[in-house]
Amino acid sequence: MVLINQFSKNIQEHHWFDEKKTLVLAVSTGVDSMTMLDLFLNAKINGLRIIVAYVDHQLRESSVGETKFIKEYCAQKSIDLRIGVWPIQDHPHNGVEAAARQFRYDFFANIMSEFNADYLATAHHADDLAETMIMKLVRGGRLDSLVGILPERTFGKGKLIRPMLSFSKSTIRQYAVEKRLKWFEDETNATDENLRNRIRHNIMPQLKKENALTIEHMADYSQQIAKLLSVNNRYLDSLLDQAEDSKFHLSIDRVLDFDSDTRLMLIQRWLELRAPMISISSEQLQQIDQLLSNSRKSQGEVDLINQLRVVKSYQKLCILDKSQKSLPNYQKNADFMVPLNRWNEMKNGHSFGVFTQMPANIDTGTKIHELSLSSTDLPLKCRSPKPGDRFQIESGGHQKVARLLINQKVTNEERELVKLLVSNEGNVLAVLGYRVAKINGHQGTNKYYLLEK
Ligand SMILES: Nc1ncnc2c1ncn2[C@@H]1O[C@H](COP(=O)(O)OP(=O)(O)OP(=O)(O)O)[C@@H](O)[C@H]1O
Repeated sequence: MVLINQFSKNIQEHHWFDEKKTLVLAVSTGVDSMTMLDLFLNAKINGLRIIVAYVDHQLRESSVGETKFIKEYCAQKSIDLRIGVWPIQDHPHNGVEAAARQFRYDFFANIMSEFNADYLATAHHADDLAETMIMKLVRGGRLDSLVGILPERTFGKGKLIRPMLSFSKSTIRQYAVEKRLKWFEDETNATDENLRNRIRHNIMPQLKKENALTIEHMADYSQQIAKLLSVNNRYLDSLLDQAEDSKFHLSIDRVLDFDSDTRLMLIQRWLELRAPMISISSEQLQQIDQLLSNSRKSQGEVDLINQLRVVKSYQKLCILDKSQKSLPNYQKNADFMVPLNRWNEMKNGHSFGVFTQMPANIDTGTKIHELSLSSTDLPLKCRSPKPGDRFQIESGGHQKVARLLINQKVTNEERELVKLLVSNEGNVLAVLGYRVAKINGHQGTNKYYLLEK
């Protein structure tokens, strides 16, 4: 089937890209992403707005020509373009590749919030997938890592989609040649400095010689593993419903009803869901299982990382942090700069966002507050309350945040999770989820919307 038809079919089958949404396309000027861009321009998906995001990493001299090219290309086709430059002075001495990647994805996230975009698409393809699977096999790890690259996953408030994942590099290149597309080769791909390139240059050609369909077969394995894991996770979640007393407490009696393989998987899933910030080794899992099945030991613990521990206390197994507090406190949100036009999910189950315009499709039950802010109020911050924090009230006076929380009978545990929305100058604009300050609009202010749900 012609590539463009296959591309449109993939999109339909996956139900990707709802009508009239906005898509940020990550275009590096290489053959894969220039082909992806051309396919999107030709597939004409109903009212989908496309923004091209290109990052000039300033790592190669050729990036000057690439930047000029993408600017001219997008101008000629009237496509919105955003260019992110990674200044040389910010490049680290070691780990440049990982830092470049971090910069790239932070930049994509910023562009998504600037345009209120729902999707990000990258041009990863079937050869990338096969190489990644071999890298995982070589390095070892958990079964889920063998999936390699997923066709879609959540990214910030939206989705990261890889619409080219089922196409081989050779099909993509053939399309680009036939359509006389222009692209730039990344000369660092030619070296054998990293594992991926060594796999690409030395191993993949051998495997393809053994069977020309190797890439397709590996993509098929990846899909099978992903489906199996998804079914298995749903099953484990239903067992967890039975075994958990509360979010961070497992009932040992109930866990011991399961056979040892199921038990290990259940503990692994429990930790994955309740302590997603850490990774657990097989040895740690075994230790936890031994601890809980040892009927002669009613108390004990296994150290994880970051001073987290799994603690057995009679009939309960729980995850504790260094201060002996249970994990909900450990998991409270860190302070962060509030990006505009984006929802922020909080650990206490609330979400909030500050928007320059009222967003379309607001969920019922969303609370809407107007804020008058001047440029000196920005950027806004979200931080935990400090002693003495106060906010302005209707009468023109002030109330202490601590007093508000006492008046509203907020428990100590809930208090750990309370966050404030604060202006750049330090004024408390809202005690999120509880109260919005009454700020008298001062000169040069604009209207913003604080939405909470
Ligand atoms: N400089 C760039 N500007 C914009 N998009 C880029 C850039 N580099 C890579 N991308 C996007 O990421 C995709 C994958 O690129 P590449 O294989 O080089 O990245 P990777 O680092 O191996 O993958 P990942 O980004 O998942 O780690 C490209 O097809 C493109 O969509």
